[in-house]
Amino acid sequence: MTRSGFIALAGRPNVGKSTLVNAIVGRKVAIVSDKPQTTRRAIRGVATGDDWQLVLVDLPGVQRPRDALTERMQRRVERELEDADGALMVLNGEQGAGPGDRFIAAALRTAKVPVVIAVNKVDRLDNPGTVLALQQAAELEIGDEIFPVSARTGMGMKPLVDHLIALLPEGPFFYERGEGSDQPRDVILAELVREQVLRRTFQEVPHSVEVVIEEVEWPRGDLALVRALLWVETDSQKGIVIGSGGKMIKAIGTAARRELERELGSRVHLDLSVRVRRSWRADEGLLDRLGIE
Ligand SMILES: Nc1nc2c(ncn2[C@@H]2O[C@H](COP(=O)(O)OP(=O)(O)OP(=O)(O)O)[C@@H](O)[C@H]2O)c(=O)[nH]1
Repeated sequence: MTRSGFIALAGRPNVGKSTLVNAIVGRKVAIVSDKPQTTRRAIRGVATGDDWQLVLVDLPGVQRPRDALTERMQRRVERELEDADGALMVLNGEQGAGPGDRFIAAALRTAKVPVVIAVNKVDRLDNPGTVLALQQAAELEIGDEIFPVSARTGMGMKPLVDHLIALLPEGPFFYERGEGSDQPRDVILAELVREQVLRRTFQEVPHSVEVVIEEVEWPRGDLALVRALLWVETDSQKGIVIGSGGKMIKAIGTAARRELERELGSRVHLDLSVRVRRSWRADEGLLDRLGIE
């Protein structure tokens, strides 16, 4: 059984989030979406092991505190965290925990998912300095675990990554791994498809859909065959996404194909299938329907 899931990354600018993601992913991955408003989560990187896949996403809204923590901001953080399996707050160990960090910690305090703190840049600290930084991190009073790390040297990274993997639920990989797969490209293609689903569905459906690009083949230079999987969480969501007589999935497919053609600069044949990924959320829905508390 594989584990896969999302870890939301929080931390002030310059604490070393990008360096840390690169250390986890093992190579430079920077996925930049030019359509932030349609991208629910800005993906920083995808790390895949033998039987696990960790998707690191940005937790927006709290990176640059300007004024007080508004209720709106707080709600946004909570909503984002609903989609994650854990949160990772990164601190700059050299600087300890300042007002900006306390602001972020306050936003994370009500998180229903596990919060982990990484105290970064400990390569710059001696032992007493590291102890002090860890103490300051503990005083933020969030987080079930605190890890001293150096994203630059790799020090302390293994225990952190092992801990994050343990937070992930069992489930299929979201992103393809392996030879020939061009992860950044596939992630962008998946986002383009997902965007078309978001445009056409309502209520809980948009939040429950994940898109995975399974395969991109080029039978001819001017034609790409793209196989995409839409994961939903319940059979009823599957019904909605397919629509009566397949109307909805057809509309999604046609619009997505146009977007993919623009992105790849060629004609595209898009093969879309819908599958149900049963998650704890779906199970809760089932329990609700059965009237079990
Ligand atoms: N000494 C040391 N420097 C580090 C470490 N991790 C990151 N840095 C440096 O800290 C600076 C900021 O790192 P980034 O990874 O760009 O920080 P970030 O948090 O992603 O910044 P934003 O993307 O602006 O939020 C860079 O100069 C890194 O080289 C570390 O473990 N040790």
